[in-house]
Amino acid sequence: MFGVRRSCNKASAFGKVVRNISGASSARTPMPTSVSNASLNDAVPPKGSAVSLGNSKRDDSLYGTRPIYLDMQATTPTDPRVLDKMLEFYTGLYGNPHSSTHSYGWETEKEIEKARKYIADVIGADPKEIVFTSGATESNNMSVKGVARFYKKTKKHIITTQTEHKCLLESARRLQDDGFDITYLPVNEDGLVNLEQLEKSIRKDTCLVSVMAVNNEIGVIQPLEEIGRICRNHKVFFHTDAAQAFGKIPLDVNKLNIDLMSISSHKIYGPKGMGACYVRRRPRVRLDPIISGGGQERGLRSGTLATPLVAGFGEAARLAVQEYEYDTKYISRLSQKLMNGILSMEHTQLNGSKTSRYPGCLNISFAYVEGESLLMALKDIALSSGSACTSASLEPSYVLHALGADDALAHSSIRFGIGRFTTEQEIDYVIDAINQRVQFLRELSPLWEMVQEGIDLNSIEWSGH
Ligand SMILES: Cc1ncc(COP(=O)(O)O)c(C=O)c1O
Ligand code: FES
Repeated sequence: MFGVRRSCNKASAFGKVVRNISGASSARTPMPTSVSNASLNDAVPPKGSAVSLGNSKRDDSLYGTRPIYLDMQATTPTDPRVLDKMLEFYTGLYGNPHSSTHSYGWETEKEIEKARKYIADVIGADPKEIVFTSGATESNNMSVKGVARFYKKTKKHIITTQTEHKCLLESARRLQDDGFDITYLPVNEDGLVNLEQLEKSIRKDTCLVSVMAVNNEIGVIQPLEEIGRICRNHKVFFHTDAAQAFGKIPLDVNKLNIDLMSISSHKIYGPKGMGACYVRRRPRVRLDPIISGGGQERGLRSGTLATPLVAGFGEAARLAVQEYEYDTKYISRLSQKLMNGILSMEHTQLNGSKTSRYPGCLNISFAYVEGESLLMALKDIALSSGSACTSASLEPSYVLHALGADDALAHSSIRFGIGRFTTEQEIDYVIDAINQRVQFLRELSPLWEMVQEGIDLNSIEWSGH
């Protein structure tokens, strides 16, 4: 009886929402408690198990008892202010923004252009450089395939890294089938690319370097400024997948010499199925569009815009700027607390760079515990052991493997995602739960017993198979 459920605070699905954000030090309004009955919970009763999280104005009884949500890299809860904005487009503002002959079209178009500016402002871009898409997956496909196909007569080579998101890697693989050459750069132990190696891999026929900004599994921030400089010096376009970075770390496309950027709305408390691609105008980046049609979005992405989603995305971007300082301080503080609370246990380690990282994503390994068993033991907390799209396969993370983690370590790692609506009480609860359940599982482990007896596991000759 220690499940805690919550969702975004101060929610008013249909009314105007006001969040008191004055005073960055004030704790956020907690969400309601409810009780879960996860099976393993009976075996591992936590200390001080009754967690009271106060009252909420929102009735989410519709969804039953739910775990604490710490999977912010998979997606974020919609900010209620975003929903308020979107509702205008499902009711009054239903005009097609591309209808130029009447006011229904004009009024919607005006709102779309406002949203475009909010998004451009986050990254120091011109609104004309923002192309709306269905999300970062589409933007990654559009950038990588688009540039490669446009310049294919003279350039056949692309450089990327081994730790990119699957949608980028799969786009690159598809290009390989079409005769392009792809270099998949390894990363250092801290998850960062080696700049010298990157520069050495650039060839005369390289058209694009694609390196993600923040890694979705381990939260490390790649050295974007240095990569941008190298690319500009060699006159190669630089694309970055900023799905996990946009609105969360400072990004200026001009300062960083970024030519293309993939952005996702649902990682910043906006609607799902929505995103954008930043495409530089000067010097101009040319793309072969993936979707052809009426020529919307500068001819790069045809189709009538999903206006409620565009407006919601715009509002989420506006809020990302407005709340930036507060969110950053708040998330960093909770992250530090969670990290201290977990890493104080022996045989735990934080994966990826300790210094170049986004604090809202912590990836921690628990030696002598199997990751999937730990996830099962933590059913009252929604977590992931890797990226959402591969977690179903139970395969260990290719990202952790690229960092040189051995199989055991890769299998025993968990990602903790903290966001705008995470509460301090939830973090306290999670620290307690992790400590107890890890200890419980280790006590069941013969390896742990051997370690306790002082046996060096490396000295053991395991029977092969
Ligand atoms: C780094 C990265 N790139 C791309 C994506 C895909 O984004 P979307 O869901 O908007 O297509 C994600 C989301 O999982 C991501 O984390
Ligand atoms: S097979 Fe590589 S981690 Fe298990």
